[in-house]
Formats: sequence, C-alpha cells, structure tokens
Amino acid sequence: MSARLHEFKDGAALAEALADRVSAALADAVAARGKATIAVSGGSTPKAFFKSLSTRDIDWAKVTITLVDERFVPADNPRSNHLLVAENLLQGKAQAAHFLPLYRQADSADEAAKIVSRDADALGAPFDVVILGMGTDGHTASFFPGGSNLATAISAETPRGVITMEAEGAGETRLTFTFASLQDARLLVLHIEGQGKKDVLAAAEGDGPETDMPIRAVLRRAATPVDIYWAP
Ligand SMILES: O=C(O)[C@H](O)[C@@H](O)[C@H](O)[C@H](O)COP(=O)(O)O
Repeated sequence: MSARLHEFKDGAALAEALADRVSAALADAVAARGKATIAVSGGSTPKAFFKSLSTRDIDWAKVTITLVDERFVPADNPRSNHLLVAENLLQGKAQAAHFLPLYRQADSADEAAKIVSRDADALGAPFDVVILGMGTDGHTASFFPGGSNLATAISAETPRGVITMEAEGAGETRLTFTFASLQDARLLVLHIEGQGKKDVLAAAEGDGPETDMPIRAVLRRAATPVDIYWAP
C-alpha cells in the first residue's frame, strides 16, 4: 500500500498540522455518522500533538478515544499510556470525549484483553483515526520483534480485537489491538520524529521479513494509505 510523507520544520509545526488534520477527520465522522473513534499511541512522541488536538473545537462528546496499545499497568502508573492521554489529550475542550481504556483489573492480561475486545466491538469498525508510532527497532503498536504473539498480531487472518504481547523490548506485558483492527482506519497516520527514526523507516521500507520490523506489515499491507508525519 502507498504511503505519503508529510515533513515539517519542527515538532511544533507537525503537532499543529496533525491536530488540524485529525480534528477535521473526527468532525467529518461525527457529521457523517453521529460519532467518531480514534486510537492513539503512547510513548514520548505524541505529547505535543495531544496538547494541540485537545484545543480543537469539535463535538468531543461524540468522540471516543482509545489506545492502540497499553502497558498492563493501572492508570496511576507513570508507564501508563492512559495516564499520558489523560494528562495531555483529555484536557481543555477534549475533556468531553469518552475514553476507552485498555487496562482492566482482571485475573490476567489475557482476561483483560478479552474484556476490552468486547468493549471495542461496540465502538464499531473501522476506526475513524489511528495514530501509530514507531520504535527504533521497527515496532509499532505493541508489535515488537520477537514478541510472544507477534505472528498472530500481524496476521491478516487474526480478527479485530485486543491481544496480549510479551517482548524483551516492551517492558511490562502489553495489550495491543491487532493489525486487523488498525489497518483500515479511515485516516491512518504514522507519527515519527527525529533523523534516527527516519533512517529506521527507510530500512523498514526496504526488503526483509515483517517480523524483523513489524511496521512493515502496515507499510506493505494496510488497506488505508499511510500518512507519515515526520519532523527532525
Ligand atoms: O506504548 C508505546 O510505547 C507505544 O504505543 C509505542 O508503540 C510507541 O508508539 C513507540 O514505542 C514509539 O515510542 P516513542 O514515541 O516514545 O519513541
């Protein structure tokens, strides 16, 4: 599938442009279907974008925000992506949005994944917006090289839903939407910053197995063209 590269002079300019693009997509979804859904990634990159997006004046009460993936920790843990979103996106005008957490208190991460998958089904598919990040190892979402459920997570045969992932580079057990849940978003964005990640992207765009650099599954097989947003 094709990818379109959008380059910006710095992270602040990227944050504003991406917030404009995403808020317009959410507003269009609400106008067309009465509701909108967005799945965002965690990590350090999206903070400025989250802050910009939270200021946009759209009908946030009709928007449900969820996470592409989550560390299996409660929302008061500094490693939590829920906490990152709560502190940076669910602010200002965007406080009115609904949030669907991935972490659930359950007997196991697998049990939590089953619960979230059921809740996510109720959101409808596809997502209106998905914002992916990428690690320097070529992972996206929690599709980590060597991950315990990597083959399942990126398989075209695996249905939409949330599954667990364990991997050396992941820290805690992860909960992640599957490739099927993410790859046909109406707006599919890969947000990366820095020359190092641009070099990783170039390597990912080259030959090699998807399992070595799982972002390749998105770049090669996503139903939706990938909009890559990059700043130095
Ligand atoms: O939970 C997470 O960590 C993210 O969902 C993950 O997939 C992230 O997008 C990449 O690891 C990039 O993270 P940085 O933005 O911190 O480089």
